[in-house]
Amino acid sequence: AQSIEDLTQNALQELSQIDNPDELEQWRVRILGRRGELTGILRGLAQLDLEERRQVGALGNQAKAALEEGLEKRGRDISEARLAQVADLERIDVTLPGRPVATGRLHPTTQVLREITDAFVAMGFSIVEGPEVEWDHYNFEMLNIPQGHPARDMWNTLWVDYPMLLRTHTSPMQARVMESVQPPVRVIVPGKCYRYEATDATHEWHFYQVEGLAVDEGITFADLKGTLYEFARRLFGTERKVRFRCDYFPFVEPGVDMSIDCFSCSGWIEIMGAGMVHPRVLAGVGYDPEKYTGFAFGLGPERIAMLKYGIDDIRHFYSNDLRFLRQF
Ligand SMILES: CNC(=O)COc1cccc(Nc2cc(Cl)ccn2)c1
Repeated sequence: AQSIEDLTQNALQELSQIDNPDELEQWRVRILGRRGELTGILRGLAQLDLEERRQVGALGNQAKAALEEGLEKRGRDISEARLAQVADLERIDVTLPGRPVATGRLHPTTQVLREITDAFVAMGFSIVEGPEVEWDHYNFEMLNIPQGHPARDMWNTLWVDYPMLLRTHTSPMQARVMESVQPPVRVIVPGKCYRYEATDATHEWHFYQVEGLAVDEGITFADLKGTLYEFARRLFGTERKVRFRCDYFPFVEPGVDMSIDCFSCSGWIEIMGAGMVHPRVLAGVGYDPEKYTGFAFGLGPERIAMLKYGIDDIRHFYSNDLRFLRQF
Protein backbone atom coordinates (compact mmCIF):
# COMPACT_ATOMS: atom_id res chain seq x y z
CA ALA A 1 0.00 0.00 0.00
CA GLN A 2 2.80 2.37 0.93
CA SER A 3 4.56 1.78 -2.37
CA ILE A 4 1.33 2.63 -4.26
CA GLU A 5 1.09 5.85 -2.23
CA ASP A 6 4.74 6.75 -2.90
CA LEU A 7 4.52 5.91 -6.60
CA THR A 8 1.40 8.04 -7.00
CA GLN A 9 2.94 11.04 -5.21
CA ASN A 10 6.20 10.83 -7.20
CA ALA A 11 4.42 10.31 -10.51
CA LEU A 12 2.06 13.29 -9.94
CA GLN A 13 5.09 15.35 -8.88
CA GLU A 14 6.93 14.45 -12.14
CA LEU A 15 3.73 15.09 -14.13
CA SER A 16 3.56 18.67 -12.93
CA GLN A 17 7.06 19.26 -14.38
CA ILE A 18 6.19 17.96 -17.87
CA ASP A 19 5.45 20.66 -20.46
CA ASN A 20 5.42 18.87 -23.81
CA PRO A 21 3.31 16.10 -25.39
CA ASP A 22 6.29 13.74 -26.01
CA GLU A 23 7.41 13.65 -22.35
CA LEU A 24 3.76 13.26 -21.35
CA GLU A 25 3.45 10.16 -23.55
CA GLN A 26 6.71 8.73 -22.09
CA TRP A 27 5.31 9.32 -18.57
CA ARG A 28 2.05 7.57 -19.48
CA VAL A 29 3.89 4.50 -20.86
CA ARG A 30 6.29 4.36 -17.87
CA ILE A 31 3.52 4.65 -15.24
CA LEU A 32 0.27 3.39 -16.77
CA GLY A 33 1.51 1.42 -19.77
CA ARG A 34 1.21 -2.42 -20.12
CA ARG A 35 4.65 -2.76 -18.51
CA GLY A 36 4.22 0.43 -16.41
CA GLU A 37 5.13 0.71 -12.68
CA LEU A 38 1.53 0.81 -11.41
CA THR A 39 0.49 -2.04 -13.69
CA GLY A 40 3.41 -4.05 -12.26
CA ILE A 41 2.20 -3.51 -8.66
CA LEU A 42 -1.40 -4.39 -9.51
CA ARG A 43 -0.20 -7.63 -11.14
CA GLY A 44 1.50 -8.53 -7.82
CA LEU A 45 -1.97 -8.60 -6.15
CA ALA A 46 -2.36 -12.34 -6.93
CA GLN A 47 0.23 -13.22 -4.16
CA LEU A 48 -1.79 -11.39 -1.46
CA ASP A 49 -4.49 -13.00 0.73
CA LEU A 50 -8.15 -12.11 0.09
CA GLU A 51 -8.46 -9.29 2.64
CA GLU A 52 -5.23 -7.58 1.65
CA ARG A 53 -6.00 -8.03 -2.07
CA ARG A 54 -9.28 -6.15 -1.64
CA GLN A 55 -7.64 -3.27 0.21
CA VAL A 56 -4.65 -2.90 -2.10
CA GLY A 57 -6.85 -3.44 -5.17
CA ALA A 58 -9.10 -0.57 -4.15
CA LEU A 59 -6.06 1.61 -3.45
CA GLY A 60 -4.60 0.66 -6.83
CA ASN A 61 -7.75 1.60 -8.68
CA GLN A 62 -7.91 4.95 -6.86
CA ALA A 63 -4.28 5.61 -7.76
CA LYS A 64 -4.91 4.63 -11.40
CA ALA A 65 -7.90 6.99 -11.58
CA ALA A 66 -5.96 9.84 -9.97
CA LEU A 67 -3.00 9.35 -12.29
CA GLU A 68 -5.21 9.11 -15.40
CA GLU A 69 -7.10 12.25 -14.37
CA GLY A 70 -3.75 14.01 -13.76
CA LEU A 71 -2.55 12.86 -17.19
CA GLU A 72 -5.76 14.12 -18.86
CA LYS A 73 -5.56 17.52 -17.15
CA ARG A 74 -1.85 17.95 -17.83
CA GLY A 75 -2.45 17.09 -21.47
CA ARG A 76 -5.15 19.78 -21.69
CA ASP A 77 -2.96 22.37 -19.93
CA ILE A 78 -0.07 21.67 -22.29
CA SER A 79 -2.18 21.98 -25.46
CA GLU A 80 -3.91 25.17 -24.18
CA ALA A 81 -0.52 26.71 -23.32
CA ARG A 82 0.76 25.79 -26.76
CA LEU A 83 -2.37 27.20 -28.45
CA ALA A 84 -2.06 30.45 -26.49
CA GLN A 85 1.58 30.73 -27.53
CA VAL A 86 0.81 30.00 -31.20
CA ALA A 87 -2.22 32.30 -31.15
CA ASP A 88 0.03 35.14 -30.06
CA LEU A 89 2.60 34.39 -32.76
CA GLU A 90 0.24 33.64 -35.65
CA ARG A 91 -2.58 36.01 -34.77
CA ILE A 92 -4.17 37.60 -37.91
CA ASP A 93 -5.42 41.11 -37.46
CA VAL A 94 -8.34 41.15 -39.90
CA THR A 95 -8.61 44.92 -39.62
CA LEU A 96 -5.22 45.41 -41.31
CA PRO A 97 -5.46 46.91 -44.84
CA GLY A 98 -4.94 44.42 -47.71
CA ARG A 99 -1.50 44.11 -49.33
CA PRO A 100 -1.37 46.21 -52.52
CA VAL A 101 -1.25 43.97 -55.60
CA ALA A 102 1.83 44.79 -57.70
CA THR A 103 0.48 45.78 -61.09
CA GLY A 104 2.48 46.10 -64.32
CA ARG A 105 2.53 49.43 -66.14
CA LEU A 106 3.37 50.89 -69.52
CA HIS A 107 6.64 52.76 -69.93
CA PRO A 108 6.13 56.57 -70.00
CA THR A 109 7.43 56.65 -73.59
CA THR A 110 4.85 54.04 -74.59
CA GLN A 111 2.09 55.98 -72.86
CA VAL A 112 2.98 59.21 -74.69
CA LEU A 113 3.48 57.38 -78.01
CA ARG A 114 -0.05 56.02 -77.67
CA GLU A 115 -1.48 59.45 -76.82
CA ILE A 116 0.24 60.99 -79.85
CA THR A 117 -0.70 58.27 -82.32
CA ASP A 118 -4.29 58.14 -80.96
CA ALA A 119 -4.67 61.87 -81.66
CA PHE A 120 -3.65 61.44 -85.31
CA VAL A 121 -5.52 58.16 -85.83
CA ALA A 122 -8.62 60.08 -84.74
CA MET A 123 -7.88 62.50 -87.59
CA GLY A 124 -7.67 59.78 -90.25
CA PHE A 125 -3.98 58.82 -90.21
CA SER A 126 -2.79 55.19 -90.34
CA ILE A 127 0.12 53.92 -88.28
CA VAL A 128 3.04 52.30 -90.11
CA GLU A 129 6.43 51.19 -88.79
CA GLY A 130 9.72 50.55 -90.53
CA PRO A 131 13.24 49.21 -90.15
CA GLU A 132 15.60 50.82 -87.62
CA VAL A 133 18.60 49.66 -89.66
CA GLU A 134 18.34 51.64 -92.88
CA TRP A 135 20.19 52.58 -96.05
CA ASP A 136 21.73 55.97 -96.63
CA HIS A 137 19.45 56.06 -99.67
CA TYR A 138 16.23 56.21 -97.60
CA ASN A 139 17.57 58.01 -94.54
CA PHE A 140 19.17 60.83 -96.51
CA GLU A 141 19.12 60.78 -100.34
CA MET A 142 15.35 60.26 -100.66
CA LEU A 143 14.89 63.19 -98.27
CA ASN A 144 16.71 65.71 -100.43
CA ILE A 145 19.95 65.33 -98.43
CA PRO A 146 22.45 64.27 -101.09
CA GLN A 147 25.96 62.98 -100.42
CA GLY A 148 28.32 65.67 -99.21
CA HIS A 149 25.49 68.14 -98.52
CA PRO A 150 26.20 70.18 -95.36
CA ALA A 151 22.68 69.34 -94.12
CA ARG A 152 24.08 65.90 -93.24
CA ASP A 153 25.89 67.58 -90.40
CA MET A 154 22.48 68.05 -88.75
CA TRP A 155 22.65 64.36 -87.92
CA ASN A 156 25.59 62.57 -86.31
CA THR A 157 25.06 59.17 -87.87
CA LEU A 158 25.82 55.73 -86.42
CA TRP A 159 27.03 53.71 -89.45
CA VAL A 160 26.53 49.95 -89.28
CA ASP A 161 28.57 49.39 -92.41
CA TYR A 162 28.40 52.21 -94.97
CA PRO A 163 25.97 52.74 -96.66
CA MET A 164 24.01 50.85 -93.99
CA LEU A 165 23.18 52.90 -90.89
CA LEU A 166 20.98 53.22 -87.82
CA ARG A 167 18.21 55.59 -88.89
CA THR A 168 18.60 59.09 -87.46
CA HIS A 169 14.85 59.81 -87.81
CA THR A 170 11.69 57.96 -88.93
CA SER A 171 11.46 59.87 -92.26
CA PRO A 172 12.94 57.00 -94.32
CA MET A 173 9.78 55.00 -93.64
CA GLN A 174 7.72 57.91 -94.98
CA ALA A 175 9.73 57.71 -98.20
CA ARG A 176 9.24 53.94 -98.31
CA VAL A 177 5.46 54.40 -97.98
CA MET A 178 5.32 56.99 -100.77
CA GLU A 179 7.32 54.92 -103.21
CA SER A 180 4.96 51.99 -102.66
CA VAL A 181 1.49 53.65 -102.76
CA GLN A 182 -0.20 56.39 -104.78
CA PRO A 183 -1.82 59.37 -103.00
CA PRO A 184 -3.85 60.05 -100.94
CA VAL A 185 -1.41 59.18 -98.16
CA ARG A 186 -1.98 59.86 -94.46
CA VAL A 187 0.47 58.00 -92.27
CA ILE A 188 2.02 58.27 -88.82
CA VAL A 189 5.38 56.58 -88.20
CA PRO A 190 6.46 55.98 -84.60
CA GLY A 191 9.81 54.34 -83.95
CA LYS A 192 13.25 54.25 -82.43
CA CYS A 193 16.03 56.43 -83.84
CA TYR A 194 19.74 56.68 -83.13
CA ARG A 195 22.36 59.43 -83.12
CA TYR A 196 26.05 59.40 -82.41
CA GLU A 197 25.90 62.05 -79.72
CA ALA A 198 27.24 62.56 -76.22
CA THR A 199 24.31 62.00 -73.88
CA ASP A 200 23.26 64.85 -71.60
CA ALA A 201 20.06 66.07 -69.94
CA THR A 202 18.40 66.67 -73.30
CA HIS A 203 20.21 64.21 -75.61
CA GLU A 204 20.09 60.41 -75.66
CA TRP A 205 21.87 58.31 -78.31
CA HIS A 206 18.67 56.23 -78.75
CA PHE A 207 15.24 57.79 -78.58
CA TYR A 208 11.82 57.70 -80.16
CA GLN A 209 10.34 59.88 -82.87
CA VAL A 210 6.88 60.19 -84.35
CA GLU A 211 6.55 61.56 -87.87
CA GLY A 212 3.44 62.26 -89.89
CA LEU A 213 2.80 62.74 -93.58
CA ALA A 214 -0.27 63.76 -95.58
CA VAL A 215 -0.07 63.89 -99.40
CA ASP A 216 -3.04 64.51 -101.64
CA GLU A 217 -4.35 66.90 -104.27
CA GLY A 218 -5.00 70.42 -102.95
CA ILE A 219 -3.30 70.11 -99.54
CA THR A 220 -2.18 73.56 -98.31
CA PHE A 221 -0.24 75.03 -95.41
CA ALA A 222 -3.62 75.75 -93.78
CA ASP A 223 -4.18 71.97 -93.54
CA LEU A 224 -0.81 71.65 -91.78
CA LYS A 225 -1.70 74.40 -89.30
CA GLY A 226 -5.19 73.04 -88.64
CA THR A 227 -4.03 69.45 -88.13
CA LEU A 228 -1.15 70.36 -85.80
CA TYR A 229 -3.24 72.90 -83.89
CA GLU A 230 -5.83 70.20 -83.19
CA PHE A 231 -3.07 67.78 -82.18
CA ALA A 232 -1.62 70.30 -79.70
CA ARG A 233 -5.02 70.89 -78.13
CA ARG A 234 -5.69 67.16 -77.78
CA LEU A 235 -2.38 66.59 -76.06
CA PHE A 236 -1.96 69.77 -74.00
CA GLY A 237 -5.53 70.98 -73.45
CA THR A 238 -8.06 72.90 -75.55
CA GLU A 239 -7.06 76.28 -74.07
CA ARG A 240 -3.63 75.93 -75.73
CA LYS A 241 -2.48 78.46 -78.32
CA VAL A 242 0.10 77.60 -81.01
CA ARG A 243 2.76 79.64 -82.82
CA PHE A 244 4.48 78.75 -86.10
CA ARG A 245 7.89 80.16 -86.96
CA CYS A 246 10.15 79.59 -89.95
CA ASP A 247 12.62 76.74 -89.63
CA TYR A 248 14.83 74.80 -92.06
CA PHE A 249 14.66 71.08 -92.81
CA PRO A 250 16.03 69.87 -96.17
CA PHE A 251 12.93 67.75 -96.91
CA VAL A 252 10.33 70.52 -96.62
CA GLU A 253 9.78 74.01 -98.02
CA PRO A 254 8.63 76.10 -96.25
CA GLY A 255 9.71 74.57 -92.94
CA VAL A 256 8.37 75.62 -89.56
CA ASP A 257 8.61 74.78 -85.93
CA MET A 258 5.48 74.87 -83.77
CA SER A 259 5.38 76.11 -80.19
CA ILE A 260 2.59 76.07 -77.63
CA ASP A 261 2.00 78.72 -75.01
CA CYS A 262 3.48 77.68 -71.69
CA PHE A 263 0.76 76.54 -69.27
CA SER A 264 2.61 77.78 -66.19
CA CYS A 265 4.71 80.69 -67.50
CA SER A 266 4.43 83.43 -70.10
CA GLY A 267 6.77 81.85 -72.68
CA TRP A 268 6.50 79.65 -75.75
CA ILE A 269 7.60 76.00 -75.76
CA GLU A 270 8.71 74.39 -79.01
CA ILE A 271 7.16 70.94 -79.38
CA MET A 272 7.71 69.90 -83.03
CA GLY A 273 8.90 70.73 -86.52
CA ALA A 274 6.93 70.52 -89.76
CA GLY A 275 6.63 71.84 -93.30
CA MET A 276 5.29 71.33 -96.79
CA VAL A 277 6.91 68.30 -98.41
CA HIS A 278 9.71 69.44 -100.70
CA PRO A 279 8.84 69.00 -104.43
CA ARG A 280 12.18 67.18 -104.92
CA VAL A 281 11.07 64.59 -102.36
CA LEU A 282 7.71 64.13 -104.11
CA ALA A 283 9.42 63.78 -107.49
CA GLY A 284 11.93 61.34 -105.94
CA VAL A 285 9.14 58.92 -105.00
CA GLY A 286 7.46 59.25 -108.40
CA TYR A 287 4.68 61.71 -107.46
CA ASP A 288 3.91 64.66 -109.72
CA PRO A 289 4.69 67.79 -107.62
CA GLU A 290 2.45 69.82 -109.95
CA LYS A 291 -0.51 67.60 -109.04
CA TYR A 292 0.17 66.56 -105.46
CA THR A 293 1.19 68.55 -102.38
CA GLY A 294 1.60 67.43 -98.80
CA PHE A 295 2.70 68.37 -95.32
CA ALA A 296 4.88 66.46 -92.88
CA PHE A 297 5.88 66.86 -89.26
CA GLY A 298 8.09 65.25 -86.64
CA LEU A 299 8.26 65.26 -82.85
CA GLY A 300 10.01 63.54 -79.99
CA PRO A 301 7.73 61.73 -77.53
CA GLU A 302 10.32 61.86 -74.74
CA ARG A 303 10.45 65.65 -75.12
CA ILE A 304 6.65 65.79 -75.02
CA ALA A 305 6.62 63.62 -71.89
CA MET A 306 9.29 65.82 -70.27
CA LEU A 307 7.14 68.90 -70.92
CA LYS A 308 3.99 67.22 -69.74
CA TYR A 309 5.38 65.63 -66.56
CA GLY A 310 8.14 68.09 -65.71
CA ILE A 311 10.97 65.57 -66.22
CA ASP A 312 14.35 67.34 -66.25
CA ASP A 313 16.64 64.68 -67.72
CA ILE A 314 15.93 62.53 -70.77
CA ARG A 315 18.31 59.86 -69.46
CA HIS A 316 15.72 58.85 -66.86
CA PHE A 317 13.66 57.18 -69.58
CA TYR A 318 16.09 54.37 -70.38
CA SER A 319 18.17 53.97 -67.21
CA ASN A 320 15.67 51.35 -65.93
CA ASP A 321 15.40 53.00 -62.52
CA LEU A 322 12.16 51.77 -60.96
CA ARG A 323 12.02 54.86 -58.73
CA PHE A 324 11.41 56.81 -61.95
CA LEU A 325 9.31 54.26 -63.83
CA ARG A 326 7.01 53.56 -60.88
CA GLN A 327 5.74 57.15 -61.06
CA PHE A 328 3.90 56.49 -64.36
C1 LIG B 1 11.86 65.66 -84.20
N1 LIG B 1 11.51 66.06 -85.53
C2 LIG B 1 11.47 67.40 -85.86
O1 LIG B 1 11.73 68.26 -85.04
C3 LIG B 1 11.08 67.76 -87.27
O2 LIG B 1 10.72 66.61 -88.00
C4 LIG B 1 10.23 66.84 -89.27
C5 LIG B 1 9.97 68.12 -89.73
C6 LIG B 1 9.47 68.26 -91.02
C7 LIG B 1 9.25 67.13 -91.83
C8 LIG B 1 9.55 65.85 -91.33
N2 LIG B 1 9.39 64.69 -92.08
C9 LIG B 1 9.30 64.59 -93.42
C10 LIG B 1 9.29 63.33 -94.01
C11 LIG B 1 9.22 63.23 -95.38
CL1 LIG B 1 9.22 61.69 -96.13
C12 LIG B 1 9.14 64.36 -96.16
C13 LIG B 1 9.14 65.60 -95.53
N3 LIG B 1 9.23 65.72 -94.18
C14 LIG B 1 10.03 65.73 -90.04
